[in-house]
Amino acid sequence: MVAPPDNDVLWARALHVTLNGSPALTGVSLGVREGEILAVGGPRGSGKTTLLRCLSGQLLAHRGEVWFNSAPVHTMGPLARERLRRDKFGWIDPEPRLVPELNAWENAALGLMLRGGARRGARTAAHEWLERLDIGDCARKRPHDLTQAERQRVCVARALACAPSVLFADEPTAPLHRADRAHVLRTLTTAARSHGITVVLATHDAEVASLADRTVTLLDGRRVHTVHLPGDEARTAGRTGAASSRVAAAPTDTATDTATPTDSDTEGRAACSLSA
Ligand SMILES: Nc1ncnc2c1ncn2[C@@H]1O[C@H](COP(=O)(O)OP(=O)(O)OP(=O)(O)O)[C@@H](O)[C@H]1O
Repeated sequence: MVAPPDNDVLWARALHVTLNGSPALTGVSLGVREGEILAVGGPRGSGKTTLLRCLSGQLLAHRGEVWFNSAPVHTMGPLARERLRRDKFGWIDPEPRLVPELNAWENAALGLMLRGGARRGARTAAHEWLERLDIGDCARKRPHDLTQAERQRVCVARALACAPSVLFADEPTAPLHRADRAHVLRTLTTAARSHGITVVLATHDAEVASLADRTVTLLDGRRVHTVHLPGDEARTAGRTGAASSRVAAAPTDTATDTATPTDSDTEGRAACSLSA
């Protein structure tokens, strides 16, 4: 077992995952630097969620390694991974998941209280984040009295209130409409940068990915470089959506167990045109 590079807060090597007999990840390697906002792009079913679940210790890869700050997550038992997730990681789902019996501020404070934080401090932090996300006046409402967009903002507040080392956000703005999306994303990225939170953000939305420092792209469970075919821009001018966007994809690693993540991700912003 080779220890990961020092400057990577998260490091994955040659991850292989099979779900119900189908390959979901086939040899994905990557490193995430401290404080970085990394977008994981790719079309639907390309393995983004599976990768985030592996990196966050929710799912053990069948082969491969995941390291967090030089600790081997892939060899940890379920309890140690649970503790790691509770104390160090935050998670935002595409669909808001709240406890229906708790009101908005109690839901937003939940992560802090589960970590053993005092109720008063957790309540203050929860209210602050709800205010920042423009839903301070919803603090006493229960989830069923909130709109879907408000519920998702509560989830974002809950994740940020914990000031996690790494925040995993799986299509966090999926339930939001355009104006909401921009505001929530701005709050999320600004908070991450000012609090030094590393963010791993799964998205197939170019606009979302453009806020990241770097994008890695998956296709059929593998990391790929995307290459725009000559003339694509002219062909796609005036058209929108996946149907109008063409990419040629080339694997970035060989899916062998010796694959090593590098910082030479060249896909960058170019990958942003890949959409579902
Ligand atoms: N629980 C499951 N059982 C079987 N196959 C699954 C399961 N979850 C995901 N898969 C399959 O694994 C592959 C990767 O899925 P994953 O959800 O990670 O992709 P994704 O890029 O996050 O897609 P989306 O953008 O739709 O969320 C897909 O082929 C998917 O059908």
